[in-house]
Amino acid sequence: MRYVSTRGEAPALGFADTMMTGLARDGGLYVPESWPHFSADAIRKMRGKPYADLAVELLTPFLNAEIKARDFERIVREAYATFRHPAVCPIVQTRPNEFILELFHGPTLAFKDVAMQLLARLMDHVLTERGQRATIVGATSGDTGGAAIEAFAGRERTDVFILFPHGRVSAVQQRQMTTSDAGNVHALAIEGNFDDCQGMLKDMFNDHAFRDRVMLSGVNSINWARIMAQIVYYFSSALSLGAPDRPVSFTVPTGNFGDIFAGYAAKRMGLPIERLVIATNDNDILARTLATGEYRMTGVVPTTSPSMDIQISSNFERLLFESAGRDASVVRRYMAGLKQSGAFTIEAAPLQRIRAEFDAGRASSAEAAQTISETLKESGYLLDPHTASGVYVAHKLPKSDVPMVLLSTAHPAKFPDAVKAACGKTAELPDWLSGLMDRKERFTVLPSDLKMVEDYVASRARAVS
Ligand SMILES: Cc1ncc(COP(=O)(O)O)c(C=O)c1O
Ligand SMILES: N[C@@H](CCOP(=O)(O)O)C(=O)O
Repeated sequence: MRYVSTRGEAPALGFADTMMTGLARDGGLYVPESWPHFSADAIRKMRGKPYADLAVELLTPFLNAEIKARDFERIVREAYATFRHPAVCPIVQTRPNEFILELFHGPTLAFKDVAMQLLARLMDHVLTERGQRATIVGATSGDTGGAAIEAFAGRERTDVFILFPHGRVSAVQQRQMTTSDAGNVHALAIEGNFDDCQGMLKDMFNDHAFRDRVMLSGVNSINWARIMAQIVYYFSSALSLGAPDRPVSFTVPTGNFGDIFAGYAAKRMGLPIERLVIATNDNDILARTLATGEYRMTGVVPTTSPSMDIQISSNFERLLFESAGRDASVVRRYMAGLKQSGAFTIEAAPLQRIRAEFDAGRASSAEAAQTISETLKESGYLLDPHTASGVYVAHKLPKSDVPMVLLSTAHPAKFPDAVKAACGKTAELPDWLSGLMDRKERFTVLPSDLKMVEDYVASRARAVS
């Protein structure tokens, strides 16, 4: 299994290089050159397997035989032992035919832990084998940063620099990034929004001199290994609802399109997924794109689901590549349009292919709040605002007999103010995070200026050559 760039102008790589590289050198994103496929019979035999065993079975074909089986099994087991629920990602029924997939039982209470706990251990393993160090720079709208810091804190072979939008993340999210006392962790509050942070990150990858000098690596979902790890919970939840003998649909609160692209990958691998539903907040570029065929940037508006306050949805590029029949020249044309005029139009045939698998909808902050309150009254279940956006969008779809799995991407305690304002209830942080709000913060405020951020990183990274 090798990996090819969506822009077609970077070398194909094996698994370890793809993971360590992050963004392809032509600015594209790596995807597997073909999708591994599991027959219905093979999927049926996965029923009842523990989450870690399922992960080993589903992910091994992606490793290109570069990680020894016993090492991979150990790494997977260690990664999922950090989760506080024995099922790792359990499902809970809240209505007839409707199930919440709880992805927040990891150390930082968001779905990012599922991939980040695995990625940090895999990267550490590869760097140790190679005798190398790496500099990890990540951009976050709130959750990726905390998950990355938790997963990489104290690791000898990596320094981690997390760029977050100053004043635009929740207080809990900020403290998860700013209260680590590990020497290899650097939290940078950028005067801008998430798109500015992600834009600078991509510019750092495209600055090849800087990239090579600091041995730059990425942990955002532009890194294929992040998406790969997220495939597993689509299988685990669908299996427990009767797959492969019963199709399942998924609704996914979406920003950077990484999580839902993992669902698309699961479908390509043989999982019978009926519909993949993109749920956005007021930053509804993806919902508009599916409706009109035009991907057009507008300004980012702050909402009560800050982790989805995104306009440049990086992983949508992976879907564009797939929907264009893997023609990289089409992706290059779209991306050039985006850079020049902030927009591009998807041709009729690829748009039809996208619409054949995906639906999309939008929930305003008020609609998400109303959903939190109604769900609490109806079923006693407390949603976070991101998950609530998904639930609102799912409830607007035409009725269907196919079970709907709603991805719950964060614990409500990460967004206590929004949750309390919606329903009057305070969501408590779990015991292991109870002192979080009293810990001392440590972070640096920087302008949204590529040179200043690069200089900051280069002056502190230990991998600098
Ligand atoms: C809580 C939460 N929900 C949803 C999303 C959107 O996920 P994705 O960017 O993979 O679409 C994010 C951030 O990515 C998040 O942190
Ligand atoms: N919502 C994310 C944004 C970055 O997404 P990623 O999945 O590409 O890392 C966040 O919480 O940081």
